[in-house]
Amino acid sequence: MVGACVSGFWDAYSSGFIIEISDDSTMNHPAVEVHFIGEPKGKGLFAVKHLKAGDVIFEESPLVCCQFAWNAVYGYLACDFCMRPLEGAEENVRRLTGKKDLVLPYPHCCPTNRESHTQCPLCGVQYCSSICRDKAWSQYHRTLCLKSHSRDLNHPLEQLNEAWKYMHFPPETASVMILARVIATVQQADDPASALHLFMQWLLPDGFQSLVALVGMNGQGVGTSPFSEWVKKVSELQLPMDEKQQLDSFIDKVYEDLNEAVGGFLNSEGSALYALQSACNHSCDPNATPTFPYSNSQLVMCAVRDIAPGDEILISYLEECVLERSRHSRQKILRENYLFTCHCPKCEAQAGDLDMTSEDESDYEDEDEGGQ
Ligand SMILES: C[S@@+](CC[C@H](N)C(=O)[O-])C[C@H]1O[C@@H](n2cnc3c(N)ncnc32)[C@H](O)[C@@H]1O
Repeated sequence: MVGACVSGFWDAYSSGFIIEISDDSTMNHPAVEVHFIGEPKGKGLFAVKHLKAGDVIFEESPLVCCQFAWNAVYGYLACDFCMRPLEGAEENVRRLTGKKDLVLPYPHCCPTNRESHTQCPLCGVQYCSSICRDKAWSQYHRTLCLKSHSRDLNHPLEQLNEAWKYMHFPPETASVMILARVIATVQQADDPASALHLFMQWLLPDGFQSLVALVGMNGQGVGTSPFSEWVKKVSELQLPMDEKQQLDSFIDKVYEDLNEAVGGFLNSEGSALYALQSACNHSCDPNATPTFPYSNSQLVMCAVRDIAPGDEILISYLEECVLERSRHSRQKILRENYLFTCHCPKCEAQAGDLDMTSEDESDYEDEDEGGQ
């Protein structure tokens, strides 16, 4: 593994928001640099060293992240700071499938550690640990805390959240509360000018509209699931063949039940803003992919094929199955959901293709796309 480790965190003891980019132990130089490319792409992220398929290119925690409002309403419990699931794996599948007596074997593989869970004493918002609670408080929650355990529907933040919820039925692709967190982060900074500077890279000069654009165009989707994490852990157990087969069929059956009950809605979902990831442009033939191996909002960018120094790090903003569709379909989806015309190498190479959309693709395009 090679790569740079990036973390943005609020330092309560010094002058404000710190972004750290540090080398990991196996390298002397960071793996990436931000360069200005020119119009229409703007800036992009470029490799400064050889990376092999599977390598970690960089790892970073978000500047801010936030669970989607509807996702929280439907009972997907997540840490209010890092989005780590707060439900146990068994509790999670029981709630989603409606099967109250479903029992998950190997309970020691459940990732949820209830003993570390805590809440804001003033408003009851839940965190996976006192570390997350304290980080949230010193970064933005001192400003945003509703300071009451009972809901005041007239509070401006409640009203903003409600208005947003009814403008964006699930599945959501952005959260308005992330903007409130950006503003509160700047307001709580010991040095508000530097904090504002940190977010200014995304802000265009026309007020709220540009704030919404900030989240829509730069927000990275984050999904966490205690059941998926349990599956990952039990799959690593060294088991006798027959026990392994039994476990695999059990897991398949639970996924079938989940699919029947909630379709694709397995995860606690939200969006997050990252310093480096947000500099990654889209490609319909990406060479990197963002992953969330810790089941929280910590992002690990991995190479999906070998990358040479000077190559741009390109991720896909589209679901994998869409990447095989025609240039016309991909461009239409990107224009409608991300408001830009794609100039990735694959689209440029297919520029001469006819603007044809098959019947299947038209059907697909009718569905709500997106989800960077
Ligand atoms: C997450 S930002 C990526 C960084 C951006 N290039 C910048 O300068 O800040 C997404 C924006 O980059 C641009 N972009 C990303 N991929 C592109 C592509 N394949 N073709 C053209 N523009 C692209 C679009 O303006 C898009 O809204």
